[in-house]
Amino acid sequence: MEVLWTVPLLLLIPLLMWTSSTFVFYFKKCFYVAYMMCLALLAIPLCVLKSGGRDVENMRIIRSLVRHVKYFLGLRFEVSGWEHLQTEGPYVIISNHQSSLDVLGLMEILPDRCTMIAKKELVYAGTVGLVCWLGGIVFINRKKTSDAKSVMTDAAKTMLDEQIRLWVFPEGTRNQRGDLLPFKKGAFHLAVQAQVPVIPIVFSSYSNFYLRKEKQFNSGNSSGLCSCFNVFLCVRRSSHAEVLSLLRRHQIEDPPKDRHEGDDVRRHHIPLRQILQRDALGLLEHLQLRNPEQRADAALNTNH
Ligand SMILES: CCCCCCCCCCCCCC(=O)SCCNC(=O)CCNC(=O)[C@H](O)C(C)(C)COP(=O)(O)OP(=O)(O)OC[C@H]1O[C@@H](n2cnc3c(N)ncnc32)[C@H](O)[C@@H]1OP(=O)(O)O
Ligand SMILES: CCCCCCCC/C=C\CCCCCCCC(=O)OC[C@@H](O)COP(=O)(O)O
Repeated sequence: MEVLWTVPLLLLIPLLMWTSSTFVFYFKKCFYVAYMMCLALLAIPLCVLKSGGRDVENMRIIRSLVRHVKYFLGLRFEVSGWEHLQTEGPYVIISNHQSSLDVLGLMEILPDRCTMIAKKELVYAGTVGLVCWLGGIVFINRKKTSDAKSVMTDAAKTMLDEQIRLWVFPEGTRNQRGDLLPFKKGAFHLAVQAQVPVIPIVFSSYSNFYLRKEKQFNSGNSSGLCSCFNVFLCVRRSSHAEVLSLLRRHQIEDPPKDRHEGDDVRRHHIPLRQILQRDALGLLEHLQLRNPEQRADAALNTNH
């Protein structure tokens, strides 16, 4: 009896996938969330067995479990500038943030001993939340600046004590407008307090395959020739002029020296501007790429 309604229902899904792009959007999003929840369920015992609890080393397990998810969603990542991530010791990564899909690109290139700064609400996201906690993600309360600042100051110390790298989304929220929101300043304070490099990473624009507002999540280009979309992930080194222009645009200045006097995190003070010039800061909006020609140009520009 049950077969009678199960069969048409199963046929309905491909039919809707074929006819309704809104259905495809919700189907893929639900699949993504549900599948990540399942992967997280698998990751939990593995992390506990490996490290006995919360530990940045668990990110290796999470990274290897998540890396194949892109195939289900028709996404591929082209990476340029890997070599900039080979920098020794701790550093701060900053990148643009378009969607929760960024997690896939992030896991594609996540260096060892690197974890993230995330909003505290994520810890309540079921099995995914627990895995984030086990992976050493630093949770901040965006509504309470003073708390968030002190958590980040502690993180600066932990970075040095435990040789950890931190990935921060300085826009502080998802943004798919094709530009960058004004940066929050925590990532830069972190770098100055820990006296570590800042490495910028750019995700090219998702707008040719994923539009949250329009409920579009395609898996083939308009000519139908391609069954997947490439996201271009670019790790940058850049010129002095680019650094200055980015800092000015986001009105980021060095924190006054006395703000950190007596801070045992740092023994000497290298100002932010110098950290950035020394260790590469890309002009992120310049690289919010839309088409393959621009991608090719950018790849050429980043190779010097
Ligand atoms: C299998 C399953 C796998 C699952 C895997 C899951 C992976 C998950 C991946 C997760 C991905 C999750 C992704 C996500 O969840 S993204 C959302 C969470 N991320 C962020 O919010 C980014 C980090 N936020 C910040 O950096 C903000 O600056 C904070 C929150 C700290 C304050 O924000 P606020 O809104 O208040 O603005 P403001 O930046 O203008 O700062 C205000 C003032 O405070 C000063 N100030 C700031 N910071 C510091 C400091 N540290 N020491 C001393 N001072 C500091 C600053 O100079 C300024 O003062 P002044 O200069 O104007 O005088
Ligand atoms: C209280 C709910 C918190 C969100 C729960 C979503 C559950 C998602 C489950 C599986 C999805 C796979 C991994 C998701 C990682 C999500 C990271 C993310 O994108 O969080 C959003 C945050 O960057 C900015 O938040 P807002 O744009 O300010 O909003």
